[in-house]
Amino acid sequence: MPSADKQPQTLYDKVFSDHIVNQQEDGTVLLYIDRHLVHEVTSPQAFEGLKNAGRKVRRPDCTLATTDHNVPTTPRKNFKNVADFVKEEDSRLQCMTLEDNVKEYGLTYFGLGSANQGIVHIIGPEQGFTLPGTTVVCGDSHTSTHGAFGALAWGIGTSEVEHVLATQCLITKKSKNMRIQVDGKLAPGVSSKDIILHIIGKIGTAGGTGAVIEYCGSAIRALSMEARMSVCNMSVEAGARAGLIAPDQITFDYLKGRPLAPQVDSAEWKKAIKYWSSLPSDPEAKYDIEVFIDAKDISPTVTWGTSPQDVVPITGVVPGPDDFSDKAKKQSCERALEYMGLTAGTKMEDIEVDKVFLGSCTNSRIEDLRAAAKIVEGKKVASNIKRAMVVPGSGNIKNQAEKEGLDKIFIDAGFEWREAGCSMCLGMNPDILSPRERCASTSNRNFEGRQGAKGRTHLMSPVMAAAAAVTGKLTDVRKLTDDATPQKSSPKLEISEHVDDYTDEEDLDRINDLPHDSNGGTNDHAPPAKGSSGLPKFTTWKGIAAPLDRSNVDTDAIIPKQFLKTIKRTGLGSALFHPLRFKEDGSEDPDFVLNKEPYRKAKILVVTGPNFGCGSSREHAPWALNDFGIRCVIAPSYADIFFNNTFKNGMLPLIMPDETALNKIADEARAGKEIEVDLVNQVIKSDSGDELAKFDVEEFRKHCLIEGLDDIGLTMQLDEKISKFEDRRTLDTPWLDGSGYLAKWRKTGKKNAPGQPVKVEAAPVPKTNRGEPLEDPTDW
Ligand SMILES: CC(C)[C@H](C(=O)O)[C@@H](O)C(=O)O
Ligand code: SF4
Repeated sequence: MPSADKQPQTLYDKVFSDHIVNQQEDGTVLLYIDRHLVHEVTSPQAFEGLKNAGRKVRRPDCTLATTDHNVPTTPRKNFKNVADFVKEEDSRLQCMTLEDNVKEYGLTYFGLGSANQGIVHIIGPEQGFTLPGTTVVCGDSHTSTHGAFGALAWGIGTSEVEHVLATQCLITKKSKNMRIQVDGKLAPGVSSKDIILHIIGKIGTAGGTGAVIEYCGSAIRALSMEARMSVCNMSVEAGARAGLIAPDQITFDYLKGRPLAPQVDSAEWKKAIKYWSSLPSDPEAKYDIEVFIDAKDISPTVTWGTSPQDVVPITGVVPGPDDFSDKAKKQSCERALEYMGLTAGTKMEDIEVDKVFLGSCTNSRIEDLRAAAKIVEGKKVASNIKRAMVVPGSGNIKNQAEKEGLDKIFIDAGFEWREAGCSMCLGMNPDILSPRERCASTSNRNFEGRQGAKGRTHLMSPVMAAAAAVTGKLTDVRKLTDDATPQKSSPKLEISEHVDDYTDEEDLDRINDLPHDSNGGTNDHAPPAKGSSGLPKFTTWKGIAAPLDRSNVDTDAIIPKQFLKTIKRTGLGSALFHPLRFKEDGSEDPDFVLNKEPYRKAKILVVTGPNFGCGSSREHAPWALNDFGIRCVIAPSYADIFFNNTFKNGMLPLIMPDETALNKIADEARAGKEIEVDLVNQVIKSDSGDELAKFDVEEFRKHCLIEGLDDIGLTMQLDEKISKFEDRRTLDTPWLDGSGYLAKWRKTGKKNAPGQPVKVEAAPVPKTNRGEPLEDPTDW
């Protein structure tokens, strides 16, 4: 899809503009989504919404589901079904709900019985579902991982999951272009995880807010695909909407032979390579923000605090409040030191750990396991380590590692060798830290309570975690080996041909009977909605405002993992800010604002620190606020996904960058007075009617809030345009249609057909989905 725009373009500009279905004057865009990944935690409420509205999944062939967050990582030799295997009731319900939904809507699904199951961000690339130049979304913040392929990939909330299921599109706006160039050669012992931790340490967790980051430079180009995925994965920890890397020969070689990528050397493959090769940024392209990093400045890097930006080289010491000039940062440092049980000035290498976790969507790929095994080989886990676990990212990775004997190396050393899943990265299953346990972890988040209530996480690379396991403390891996550079992936991972047998003949017949069109895998398009409905209108909102003097409040703090197991949107108010509101014994913390009068009845939250709602894409965060009674948050800035999710629930996240105005509002809140937010006139007033501040809000979002519009209904009114876009897509990038296993079944009429890409011939004359010739194929 060559762009008509002659201006030099970035990779992001190209992928974005190639997916525009419709554009409004204010820049609001309807963007087509090529790939939708689904997991059990963020989808139940989306499917429920779909069902309630009588809508269908528009593109089952572009949707891939798996179960990963809740699943046990214990042996699956005797696995028969989820109902018997998943012991925790609420986890079981979530997994079974996903299975019911994939059956109901005929989606491709990798369940616990399949070697193809794994962490959603591992399996997309592994299967060749993630391809260069595509738009990829998932109800999960680490969707940024897929950007390693030159795909525009970002995390969305549950309302947007429903929107994509129903329309295969999203309403969005263009972000800023940010370039991070890393030049030079990485020193031995330094890996891609160190690159990204170093970057986040430099730009901060809000450094990429409002931007899409393109990583480039010779150090990035030299990375394998696995290593590039680790970098892009943590773009969200840098606050960015997405992170991407231009596709090149390394990308193409990785994709060769993947089941859902075009077949190598076919006409489609050649066409795809031509398109993919056109994607790298034009040499003259302009970026809004540029950052340069010299690879030689990067050491093995570890976190000391409770934010991914709290990093130091392993050779450094724990910082103290005096190392920061800013008052808020001094306070955060004090709090982090207390939480982490650390004293300023302690050498990082003197910190003993209790547990080691080698896994997560950042670092559980075959290359990570190979590199860690090299460090561990012939050694034993130190006697002070209570538990060291390896959790491969997918069944295929586990099988491959076993073929190479890596499991034996880990087991002989004293590691547990587990089945695939998210596991101790967030502990939605039984793999958690006990209070005050310290963990060397290859995951991506070190928030308070992330791996278990009061647990302490230090983030690091796989080789560094392996080194910590064998010495019992944080250790500079370079002391254990001269060569801790990750190997380039070889041999290539073998992918299982197993397709989950979740449908019985009747289901298959029902799915096969669904009308589908020339796009080779599309459900009957639901008729455009007559009107849109659903959300309570937001015009003015008045009430008690609770002040919260904190920065970087993450969504794990707003609503922690144990409450994500619900399949409903309601009932979360009592768990809002759980870790802050309740003490370890379950009693209320009298010092927390929402436990004080009059704030128990707060309807507005006034946050004085920046970057509210960072971290996960869980829409449970706005649901919990809403359920508590808070429909408006006022803060200097927000993390992107939280900001978006809040609007989707008829709530107003109001940006107040002016410190003086914000303090004026916070003072009213501290005095326990009511304030009024008037969205129509864009003004905040005191209880006595005085104007406290004016505020800005995007026109389209304001319109939707005031009218209480459900934007799925709005998008469905553009059905004709979406269909035209799809027809065009079939012509230009035919490899994106019908590449699901399900479509293969439709073609062959067989169950359990091996997962081969399905070739859908492009129609010679462009036609609409209804078979009418396109009058002007360029008019869309
Ligand atoms: C459960 C999901 C919404 C969440 C995310 O979006 O990141 C999870 O994967 C996490 O890492 O916290
Ligand atoms: S960050 Fe952790 S919990 Fe989230 S998707 Fe990745 S592995 Fe799973």
